Amino acid sequence: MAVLGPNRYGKAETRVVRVTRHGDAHRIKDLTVSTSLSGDMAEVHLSGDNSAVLPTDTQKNTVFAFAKKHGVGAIEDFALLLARHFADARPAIHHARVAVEEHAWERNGAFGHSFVRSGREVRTCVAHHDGTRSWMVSGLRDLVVLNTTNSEFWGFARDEYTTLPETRDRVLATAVDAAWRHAEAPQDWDKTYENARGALLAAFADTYSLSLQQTLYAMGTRVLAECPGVCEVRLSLPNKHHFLVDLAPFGLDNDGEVFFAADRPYGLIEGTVLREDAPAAGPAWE
Ligand SMILES: O=c1[nH]c(=O)c2[nH]c(=O)[nH]c2[nH]1
Repeated sequence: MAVLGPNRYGKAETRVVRVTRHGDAHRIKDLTVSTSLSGDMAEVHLSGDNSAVLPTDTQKNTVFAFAKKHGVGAIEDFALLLARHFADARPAIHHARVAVEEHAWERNGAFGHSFVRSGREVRTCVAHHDGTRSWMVSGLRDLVVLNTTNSEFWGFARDEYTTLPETRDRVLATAVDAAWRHAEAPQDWDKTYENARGALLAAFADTYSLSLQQTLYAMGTRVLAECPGVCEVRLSLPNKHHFLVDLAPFGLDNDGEVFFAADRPYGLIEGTVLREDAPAAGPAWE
């Protein structure tokens, strides 16, 4: 006999751009919003009774309508507004998860109406609401950073398959994928975001690294130090290898000047740094 296990449904990756016009000075917020609802959804799976199902099309429409009615400030505020709306509005829906990604644009010159897509990272958040409580995880992905020195890697375990030479000076590069869990909502989501981002960048730059793992721990620790309401930081750091090219066949030396930036495979270093007294996580990591 089969039974229905955990399930959820929603509209993935609604792309919404909200323009705010103050005379000739316009502002844009460019988001990708994914909603996921769960609750008393047995009947739709078991008998095809759709009466509890708020269509995913409606969820998409709600994203657009809320962007118009409420505007878009910090993505966390927008995500929470939607999560509360979905979880509070309908008895069959017990839990709403809303994930938002923000794609950054910058002004194109002095024009108030012209923008250029920024090379900055994607800002992210995931909000959950269960009708009573809310959880929030904020984060970013594709924050690409590189140090041209102050990175070593040696003293590692060796076996019959190990060929990697030890290095006392290498390029260290990664595309930071980070998520931080808030024990309590900060006054200002944007300020906390900038603090966390600044902490990640500063720790990457000023840590003398003996491994990317050590750098990961330093980055997570720095976010906790700079952001009092954050209790846990998860980091996923691809090691974007830069291999020194052997130029000897061409009669040239290579004193850390020319590198092959390898695409794949790449090392993937992942870890969590949390406060000793971090409260247990809700479902917000999911
Ligand atoms: O910082 C590193 N950590 C590793 O675990 C590892 N493994 C490897 O081949 N190079 C590196 N670099």
